[in-house]
Amino acid sequence: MKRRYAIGIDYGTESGRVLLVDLSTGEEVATHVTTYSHGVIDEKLPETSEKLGHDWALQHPGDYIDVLRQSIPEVLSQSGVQPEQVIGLGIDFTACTMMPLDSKGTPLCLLAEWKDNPHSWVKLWKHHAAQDEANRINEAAAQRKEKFLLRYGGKLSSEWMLAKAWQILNEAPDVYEHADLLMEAADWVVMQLTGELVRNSCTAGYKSVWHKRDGFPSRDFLRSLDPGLEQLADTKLRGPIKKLGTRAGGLTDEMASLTGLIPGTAVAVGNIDAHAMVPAVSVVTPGKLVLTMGTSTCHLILSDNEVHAEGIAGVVEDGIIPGYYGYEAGQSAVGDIFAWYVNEAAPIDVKRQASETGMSIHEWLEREAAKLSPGASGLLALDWWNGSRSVLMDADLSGVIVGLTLQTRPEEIYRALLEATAYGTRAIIDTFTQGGVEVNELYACGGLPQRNRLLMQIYADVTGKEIKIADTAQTGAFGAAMFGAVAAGTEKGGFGSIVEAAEKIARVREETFKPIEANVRIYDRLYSDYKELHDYFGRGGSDVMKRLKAMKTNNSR
Ligand SMILES: Nc1ncnc2c1ncn2[C@@H]1O[C@H](COP(=O)(O)OP(=O)(O)O)[C@@H](O)[C@H]1O
Ligand SMILES: O=C(CO)[C@@H](O)[C@@H](O)COP(=O)(O)O
Repeated sequence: MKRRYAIGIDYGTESGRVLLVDLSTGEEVATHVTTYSHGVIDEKLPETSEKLGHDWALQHPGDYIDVLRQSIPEVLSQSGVQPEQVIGLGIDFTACTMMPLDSKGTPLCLLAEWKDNPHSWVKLWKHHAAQDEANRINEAAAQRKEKFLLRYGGKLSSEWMLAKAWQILNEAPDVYEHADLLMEAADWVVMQLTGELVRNSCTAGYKSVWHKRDGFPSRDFLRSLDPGLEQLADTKLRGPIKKLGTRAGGLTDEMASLTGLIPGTAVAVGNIDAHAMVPAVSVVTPGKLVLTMGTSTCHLILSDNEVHAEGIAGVVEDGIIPGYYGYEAGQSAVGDIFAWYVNEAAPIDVKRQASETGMSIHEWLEREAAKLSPGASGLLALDWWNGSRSVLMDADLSGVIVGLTLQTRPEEIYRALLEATAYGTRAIIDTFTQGGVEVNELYACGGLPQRNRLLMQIYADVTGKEIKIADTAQTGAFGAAMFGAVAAGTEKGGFGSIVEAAEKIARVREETFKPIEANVRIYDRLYSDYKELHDYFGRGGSDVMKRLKAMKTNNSR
């Protein structure tokens, strides 16, 4: 029998990565990356001089289609695989990355009459300008003792659907009114591929507060926020919600000719990028915490039980692997913090030395920082450059570095930033453990583990746990391909379930990162200092971060 393949597409923050996977061996046969030509739109709208406010982050939906147009034909031609051998396609996406659509399913930002209104564009997951709405949602939900709040650690995020939808209603009621649907980008791309309006249980559960039995927050609650939101769930969020691995539909003729695949090829319902990575590192049972480390980090774990605790961003039944409660927590900036340092703060001398040695700035800083021992720099940082997603769920918090002196070196700051993100992860592990979700093993995947060995050693030392690393640099796309093969089903040469797919083709590297005892002891002390700063700035010891932010926002008006 001819070999069978599946395609997975990982829609990240800056680019879409397409991967062709051999379903009999798990071999990654070909991959291609399409960088979004509009990137992250955070200063002004394309083709206009319309300036965006603080904390805005938008995208262009056309960039998502470019990924299909460019990268799918590219992996087919690189590999020589025949289109009919590709039995399934799955996608994963950043989330909540959402957009308003008109009644024909066209994003409003692509229409001449709406394109100058920032609210007609795709709001990217890291659009944080709906914090006011999130605060009001949380206050109202707490006051009304809404049951759903418990499943989200007591707070909904400004990154999620409800806060973003309400921001549109508040600031651009005409856009809200005209929007027939508000859709996750993951579901919109699946709709483009198949012509079907199908939502997936993962984004619905984690980002739109949907529950398998209770549905969305009640009309009564939504009306209590704003009468304009009352019908939100029944109208703009309508559509069947299907569990992961379900076939959303077959590829349309139009999409088949755009991509070079066969019409009718099975397309799985969408998924969140981080969540797709869990089975891709072979995790399909409880107790194994998966760190998906890239621009941001998500922390995902399965459990047989539903528990509620502060700092857990969400627990969704069947949200990651059917049959389990899937838990998520996260840090809204990780790679982004290192990128900030490299792009905005590293001195010119570092850039010169890196280029003289033929290394990237990250690689040079990593090499120099690796020469330092833990604690030697006298620096300690908080990891809130893009707010705190867990444990505090507050986008108004910001970054801190304590201990700077005239002697401080760039590599010391870089290392302090790597360490800060590791402390943030340890705080999340504590939250899970104290909340009753057992964490026995760590797995790491995403773009960072294979790029920065020092980072991974620091994570092992700070957490005191051995870390297994994904055997693929394209973990999201690999997981998405696995779900694509499940959607195709066994009769087509795919898999009967995601658990079967994981058993047959997912794997981790043999090499792991093990904690070094002497470092663990030093980091234990530093972590307790991190916790002191964390609680001081994050739990009301000082509101200086919020005052500074308010001053900055008022000044820019
Ligand atoms: N050698 C490195 N060390 C640390 N961070 C890096 C390194 N190379 C790239 N990064 C950061 O990794 C992030 C990109 O991660 P990646 O997983 O590829 O993308 P995404 O999160 O969009 O899926 C960027 O924030 C970038 O600054
Ligand atoms: O919020 C989630 C998942 O819940 C992610 O989509 C978001 O952190 C973006 O992930 P990346 O850092 O771009 O991989």
